[in-house]
Amino acid sequence: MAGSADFDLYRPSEEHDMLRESVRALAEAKIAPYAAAVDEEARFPQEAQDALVANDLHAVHVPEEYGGAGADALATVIVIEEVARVCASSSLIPAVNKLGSLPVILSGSEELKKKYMTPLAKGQGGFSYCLSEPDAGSDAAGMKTRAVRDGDFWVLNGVKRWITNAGESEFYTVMAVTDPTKRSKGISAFVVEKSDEGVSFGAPEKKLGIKGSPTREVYFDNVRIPADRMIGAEGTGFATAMKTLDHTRITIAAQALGIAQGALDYAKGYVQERKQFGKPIGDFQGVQFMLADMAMKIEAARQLTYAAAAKSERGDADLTFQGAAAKCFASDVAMEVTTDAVQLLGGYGYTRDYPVERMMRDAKITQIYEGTNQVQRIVMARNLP
Ligand SMILES: CC(C)(COP(=O)(O)OP(=O)(O)OC[C@H]1O[C@@H](n2cnc3c(N)ncnc32)[C@H](O)[C@@H]1OP(=O)(O)O)[C@@H](O)C(=O)NCCC(=O)NCCSC(=O)C1=CCCCC1
Repeated sequence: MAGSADFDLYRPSEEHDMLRESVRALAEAKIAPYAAAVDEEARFPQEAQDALVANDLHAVHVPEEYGGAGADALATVIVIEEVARVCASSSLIPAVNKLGSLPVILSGSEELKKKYMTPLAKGQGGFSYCLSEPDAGSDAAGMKTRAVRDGDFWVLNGVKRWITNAGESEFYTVMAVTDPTKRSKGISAFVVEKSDEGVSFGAPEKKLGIKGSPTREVYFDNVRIPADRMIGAEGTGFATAMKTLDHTRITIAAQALGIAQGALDYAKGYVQERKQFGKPIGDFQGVQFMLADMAMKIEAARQLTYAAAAKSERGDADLTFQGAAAKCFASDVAMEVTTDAVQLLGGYGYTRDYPVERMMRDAKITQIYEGTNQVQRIVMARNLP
């Protein structure tokens, strides 16, 4: 008997498949050739930035009314996944442009949207997200950065830490305390520009992975900004920050998925080439079982991530759970799969002559940022379906 289930709920459309094909071709041609050097030299992937901007893929989520590509959440996931498959650092360009600008899209005034989404869509300035601080990571509401009203202005003072693309981005969504008596309800969100007087940056962090993605502190020293740069109403900044993460944790799941797929693809090729005991190691059942497990885990992570993207697009009530679940699950899969890829390559996998050790180092951060996987479990437990 036929039921009424919508079996196409999170199956990519023909357009999504075509998008994947074109992003994969671009990533292979213009981003992959620089991935090892970007990692080795810990330098910003300018080639990727240029290629993504030239092909309108640097901030695909920006709505068409502001000159953007107007990509849905699944299309955005596919772009990030395919870029991450060859270079995780480069995939942070479209991912962080979404994270930084989504607070404006979700809660900002029409004027703010026009003012900031238009240059973002044109590739004239990236967007970073400033929530974490030296003493406020998992406990985001424990932040100390202060914004004090002064006539038609707000004056910001404080330090934000772990800010991706800091120094590269022109625009920064900054969460700051406007009423210290209220904890999360006393936090407001603002747009700060790199060129605002009093904004400066720390030295790049020396990291285990995603070495091509600059992570720096951002300092606010009496930064005076017009009052209309506040995103939404006073005191709503924390809720906006959390709502944003509900959507963007899915982009980290996409990044994890891409890293894992890249590692599996490389290992699949390697086991056909590498011969031991007189035959390709891929002929051994032990190796085949490892590859089967890797592919199975990736497919499970992909289904969870695409389902979450569909929920993000529709704004479903259970998005908070699903976004956290996708990010948590896909990042654990990325760590397992990349570790297994290194194992399959043996001693060669442990060297920088092969890409899988970079993928393993890059995978680790996906279990940590946009909330550790322990924080994801707090979020899931508070929002059980
Ligand atoms: C989950 C969490 C640990 C929760 O905290 P508490 O217990 O203090 O807050 P709690 O009592 O849960 O809530 C306060 C108010 O807030 C509302 N609200 C919460 N979630 C939501 C939500 N999802 N939607 C709407 N409102 C929400 C809540 O209702 C409450 O208001 P109420 O008092 O009820 O009126 C939160 O702090 C968190 O998540 N940390 C990880 C931060 C973290 O993930 N950074 C990542 C930084 S960015 C980053 O890592 C990267 C940057 C760039 C590259 C990629 C990575």
